[in-house]
Amino acid sequence: MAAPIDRSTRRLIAAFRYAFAGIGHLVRTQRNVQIHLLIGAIAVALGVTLRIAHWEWVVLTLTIGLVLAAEGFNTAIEATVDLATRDRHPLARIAKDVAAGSVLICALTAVVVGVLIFGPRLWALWLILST
Ligand SMILES: Nc1ncnc2c1ncn2[C@@H]1O[C@H](COP(=O)(O)OP(=O)(O)OP(=O)(O)O)[C@@H](O)[C@H]1O
Repeated sequence: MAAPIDRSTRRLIAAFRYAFAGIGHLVRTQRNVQIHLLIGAIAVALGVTLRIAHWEWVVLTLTIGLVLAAEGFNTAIEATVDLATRDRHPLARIAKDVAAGSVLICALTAVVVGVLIFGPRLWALWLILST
């Protein structure tokens, strides 16, 4: 007979279930997250095709995770603000604008990383194909 699962293990499993439910909500409801996932998938496909180096995979993985996590925090902040007030309030505006600005910083960082990793290779490929 299998050993019963203790209380703390059950709590841990529940915590993972809630976290995955949060990720599911993000992916289902946030268009930007769907776009970031698509761009991330294209970057991974490019990385495989262009055989990027191990350290470049590390940077790419961190960058994709950073952007998706930033979208998650942004969505959580928006929901929290909307829960706190439906009225227009300068602090609500600051919270939402700063959260959105933080996502933009992460997305721009991802663009720079993408250009640094893929730019030279794509440029070299373009030169070969255009001659
Ligand atoms: N309660 C509020 N008080 C003041 N300004 C607000 C408030 N709610 C939203 N805003 C302003 O409107 C902008 C858009 O807010 P909104 O809640 O529509 O988010 P969003 O960026 O459209 O995200 P999403 O489309 O994911 O809901 C905010 O960045 C902020 O400038």
